[in-house]
Amino acid sequence: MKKIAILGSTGSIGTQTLDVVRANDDLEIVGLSAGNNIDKLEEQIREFHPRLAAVWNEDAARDLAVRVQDLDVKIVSSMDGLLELARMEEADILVTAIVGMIGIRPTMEAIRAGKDIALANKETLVTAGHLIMPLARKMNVQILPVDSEHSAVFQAIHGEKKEQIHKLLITASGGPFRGRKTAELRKVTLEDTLKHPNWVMGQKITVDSATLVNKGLEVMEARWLFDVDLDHIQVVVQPQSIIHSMVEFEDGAVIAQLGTPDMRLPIQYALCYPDRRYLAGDRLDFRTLKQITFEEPDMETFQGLPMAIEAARKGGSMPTVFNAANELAVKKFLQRKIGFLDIYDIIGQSMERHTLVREPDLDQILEIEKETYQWIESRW
Ligand SMILES: NC(=O)C1=CN([C@@H]2O[C@H](COP(=O)(O)OP(=O)(O)OC[C@H]3O[C@@H](n4cnc5c(N)ncnc54)[C@H](OP(=O)(O)O)[C@@H]3O)[C@@H](O)[C@H]2O)C=CC1
Ligand SMILES: CC(=O)[C@@H](O)[C@H](O)COP(=O)(O)O
Ligand SMILES: [Mn+2]
Repeated sequence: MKKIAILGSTGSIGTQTLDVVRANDDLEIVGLSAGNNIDKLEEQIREFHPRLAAVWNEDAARDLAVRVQDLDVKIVSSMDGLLELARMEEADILVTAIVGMIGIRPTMEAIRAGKDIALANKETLVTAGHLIMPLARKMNVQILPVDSEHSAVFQAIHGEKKEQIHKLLITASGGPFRGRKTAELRKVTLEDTLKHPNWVMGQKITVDSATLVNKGLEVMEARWLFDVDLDHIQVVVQPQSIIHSMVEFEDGAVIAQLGTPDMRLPIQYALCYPDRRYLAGDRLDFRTLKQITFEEPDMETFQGLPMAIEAARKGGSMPTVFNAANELAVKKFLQRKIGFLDIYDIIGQSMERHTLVREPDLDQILEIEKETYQWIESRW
């Protein structure tokens, strides 16, 4: 039995992780967690019988504790609760399906407790990769990628020698506005932005896909996961999201991972690694598959990607500023307080005013996040 705790079990990745658990008899849930959605969490507790459930919102946690008092489950809340879930003795692996850099502390807590990590929460690695990767090596725990592109790379390099990797080719759908120019983006609505061409995902990552911030975060995520420098990571637009990413090796051979856009595959691969299990659902049919096309990303229009690369090249605390500014900007966009292009302005101006800290520790990262938020709030 592999025992699993999920950080963010009520979201898109969290619920698909539970689908994978339902389909595999040797996977067992021992811990679940949510931000606010205790209706869904209660359903999950009644079905999976975890020993521990964490809820961020303290009032919601109290409410949930009353609702499930007939069951043998401990309810905890706030950051202390997430940390308790992260280090829970019964778990072998933590699925980080929470959204945002709030995942940093629980992820580090789990690693310190010797848990493997199935990592979906890219914001954590982007902002604290320099702390997390050495800690994982020290604790001898595995960081198993769940993000589809990184899972594809992970599958493509399986059995290969690291020093023979020449280039990572990270694919991008281009988002719902692929082909449009800046003037046309001025008027796009929230509804337009939330229509991803290929994937059904949480709202924050769906907006990030439209701005190409998601691809920028993924370049930084890839750099930490695979220890490949930025000059050897290339983004390729592959509008059908059939090729999930590719790796070019020293001899010029390119190995790609293809599949339908279904996150259950990378989730299951991470949870059962190195096994491949049967997965029910649609398969690619190459007799009817019309086309797989490629394009260059439009870096002039979709500034999320070049700004992320700039943040990555500056390094130190700049990826934290990039990410924190984006998290708050997306929140404001989802609340209809700002327009689509304001997201770029908020990130760009936040980065411009920031004085770089070279090797920020955890407290400095969290302080820079807070300070970036305060500065943005005072202007937008
Ligand atoms: N969805 C996808 O297909 C993919 C997602 N990812 C990454 O995975 C992560 C999750 O994305 P996704 O599943 O789409 O996001 P969702 O918004 O669908 O889900 C987020 C989850 O995090 C929980 N959560 C949010 N804030 C807190 C908090 N303060 N404390 C505890 N739990 C909290 C939510 O709980 P509640 O619902 O109760 O608020 C929910 O369970 C992101 O980092 C994303 O970039 C990567 C690749 C693909
Ligand atoms: C499913 C997944 O991994 C997402 O990160 C997806 O890649 C988003 O698509 P694009 O950012 O390529 O539009
Ligand atoms: Mn992805």
